[in-house]
Amino acid sequence: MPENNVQNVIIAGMSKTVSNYDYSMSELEALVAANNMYAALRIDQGLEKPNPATYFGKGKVVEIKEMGEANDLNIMVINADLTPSQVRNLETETGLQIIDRTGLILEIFGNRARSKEAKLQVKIAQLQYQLPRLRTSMANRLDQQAGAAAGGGGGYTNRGSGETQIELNRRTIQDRISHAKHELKELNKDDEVRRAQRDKAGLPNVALVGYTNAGKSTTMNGLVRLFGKGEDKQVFEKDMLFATLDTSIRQLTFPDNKQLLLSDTVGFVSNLPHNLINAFRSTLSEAARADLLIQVIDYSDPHYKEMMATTETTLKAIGVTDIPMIYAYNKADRTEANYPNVQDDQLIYAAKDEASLQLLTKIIKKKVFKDFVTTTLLIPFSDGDVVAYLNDHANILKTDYLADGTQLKVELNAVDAQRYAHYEVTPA
Ligand SMILES: Nc1nc2c(ncn2[C@@H]2O[C@H](COP(=O)(O)OP(=O)(O)OP(=O)(O)O)[C@@H](O)[C@H]2O)c(=O)[nH]1
Ligand SMILES: [Mg+2]
Repeated sequence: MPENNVQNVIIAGMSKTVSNYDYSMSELEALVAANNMYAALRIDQGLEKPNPATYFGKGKVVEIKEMGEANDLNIMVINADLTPSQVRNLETETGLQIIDRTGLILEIFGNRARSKEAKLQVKIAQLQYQLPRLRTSMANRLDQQAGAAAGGGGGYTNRGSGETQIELNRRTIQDRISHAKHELKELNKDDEVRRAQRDKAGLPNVALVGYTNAGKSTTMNGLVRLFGKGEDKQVFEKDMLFATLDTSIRQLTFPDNKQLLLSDTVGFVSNLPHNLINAFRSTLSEAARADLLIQVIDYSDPHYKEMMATTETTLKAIGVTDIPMIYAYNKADRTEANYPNVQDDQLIYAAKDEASLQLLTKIIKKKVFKDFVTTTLLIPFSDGDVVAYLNDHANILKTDYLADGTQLKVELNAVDAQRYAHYEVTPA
């Protein structure tokens, strides 16, 4: 779909089935916009329980059909996940194309995916979603996407086709899933190698996490500009949901030679589909391995608290628990709050403000370099390479040239402290 070709759609929800319904509808509206659609009409129903056959109640279904016709709208996006038969029945009875919440998110991810890995991950999730839905128009929409992502092929017709055709399609989809999974596994092998190399370096891992569009990538880019030291590759940042669908890792080197690895990854939204979480497991695993998480929060959004709750829930779902966290309240330039401003583990800042980034750096360093020790080493002149190494990799606080060698007062990480313990002396 071309960028500017915005499609008007109906959005609809069942108000009593979700807590905080209005917020969740505003989130749906943002998701709809992220999919190049505009929520031209909103329909709510207050039933206690969805109708098992058509999701909405009988009368409402008639009303929806009439509203769709009167307003010349062809698509309805629903703020819930429907069963495949509910989608089929609703499509038949309203004449509208139905997109449920998971289907919508899968479409957005499908449009955003750029890297080979992201494309494969999305494709797997889309195909898995399609399997039980072969006779719905949603299956067709996603099939076209998956086909396009795979470089053509795949466009078969589902509607009105007989049972044998469905069986055939089902097998084709299963084959495509296995194929994509195999390809992904091959790609992940390279990741494993890179990961092992990074682990060997023993640098602390810091991961930016949080709700989509909070400013994670902007924060990453700001820190890389300040401390990237040759790692000037900027990641993609943009005012849209799910701008980032990959994990990027950059090395930061501070003036005192301390180093860490910073990762930026895909953002979260409420009820991120399970298929998608599974498919993106390797992308998200960087956060699970982190020594420190920085939760970036859009403090200028009135719903920031709900977004934080969403982040916590999603982190749990991907198995991230018990990792220390800094709460980074971003976009303070759009609020009345004083910034940069820090209290314990909470920072109010703006990702484009250098003083903010410096303060964020200070908190991060305090957390991840806390087991650094300050020690004094006397290194014989014959071991000049050690002095050279420490000059490049450690924070030298004082250098004295003594008769029997170079004496360094130096800050060391745990690994180096152990490695050079035999040079340790008590300073005179
Ligand atoms: N005013 C203001 N805008 C900001 C700030 N930080 C980020 N933004 C804007 O917010 C939008 C989203 O920023 P990103 O860095 O792409 O957000 P993200 O968290 O990486 O989002 P996803 O990758 O989509 O999950 C961009 O338009 C940024 O320019 C800030 O401190 N102040
Ligand atoms: Mg991003």
